[in-house]
Amino acid sequence: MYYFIVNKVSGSGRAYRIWNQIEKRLNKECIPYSVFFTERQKHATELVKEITKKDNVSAIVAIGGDGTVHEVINGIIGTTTPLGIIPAGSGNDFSRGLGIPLDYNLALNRLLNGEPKIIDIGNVNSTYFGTVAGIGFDGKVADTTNRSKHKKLFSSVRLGKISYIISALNVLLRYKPQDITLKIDNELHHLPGVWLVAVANLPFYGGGLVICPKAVSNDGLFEICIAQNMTKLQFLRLLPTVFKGNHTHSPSITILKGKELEIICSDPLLIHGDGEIIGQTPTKIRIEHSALHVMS
Ligand SMILES: Nc1ncnc2c1ncn2[C@@H]1O[C@H](COP(=O)(O)OP(=O)(O)OP(=O)(O)O)[C@@H](O)[C@H]1O
Repeated sequence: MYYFIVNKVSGSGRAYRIWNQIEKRLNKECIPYSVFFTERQKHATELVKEITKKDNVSAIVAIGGDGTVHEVINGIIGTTTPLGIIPAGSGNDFSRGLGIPLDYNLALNRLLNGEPKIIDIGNVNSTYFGTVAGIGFDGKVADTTNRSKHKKLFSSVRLGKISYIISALNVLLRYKPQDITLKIDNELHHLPGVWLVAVANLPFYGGGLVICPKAVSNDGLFEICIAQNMTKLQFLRLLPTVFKGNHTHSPSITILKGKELEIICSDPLLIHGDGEIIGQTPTKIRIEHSALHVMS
């Protein structure tokens, strides 16, 4: 039995429209399923925790964006129940990173005919993320995007990436880089003037920005991108290069790999995981190797 978790508000209603099409196909092809609709934030996590107690669960399938997938991951983690995804949000970076088709029919084919793959998952104080955790500028941009009205507008016309860019420009006007201390696998890095630290299990965030091009989901390591020592103008000029992952050639960008990080900063900095705010510094982030089964 396939269990579907549908977030009707994802992608400004696109998830619900996609579900109606998926349901028709499931009925036509006589595939047994059950469906739940989320009613509030974090409801998906509660639903998934109940479903994983049942027998004969073929997969729990999130129909929504990265926020919905994030909540499903936080309920399914610690079990061997496979996660399925029909991407229907504005960003869909988890699907993009795993090569799950963004077309819902192709994604359903992959779900029904594919094999489960085991991937790593990031852990920030017992909240799990699948794509990227961003600290500093990124945390502020995620917070601003999620509160904005323009996110709804752009995701309804499938241009979710634009809303992240508008938020990034807004945050840029006021943001002050910070001196931080980063401990990566017991090695200390004292970093002045840090704009952002992105800790990636998969390459993409912000609707297709290639922040950590060489992040691999099953190598037991994060790829970490640190942006520092730049004026606002230099940072602004670097931003478009992230679309293709070319920012990594800049002398202001450091790319590292590691399993465990500790981030210390005099002012608390917001942290997002999969685009959802999940805490602030100081914090520890660690990779959980081979922790999630995904149909992809
Ligand atoms: N019934 C509901 N009403 C309002 N919000 C909900 C409801 N159900 C879930 N949510 C919340 O909706 C938020 C956004 O969902 P999601 O991220 O899937 O869509 P999106 O923002 O369009 O896509 P993306 O994250 O890929 O940009 C999540 O934080 C989730 O907690």
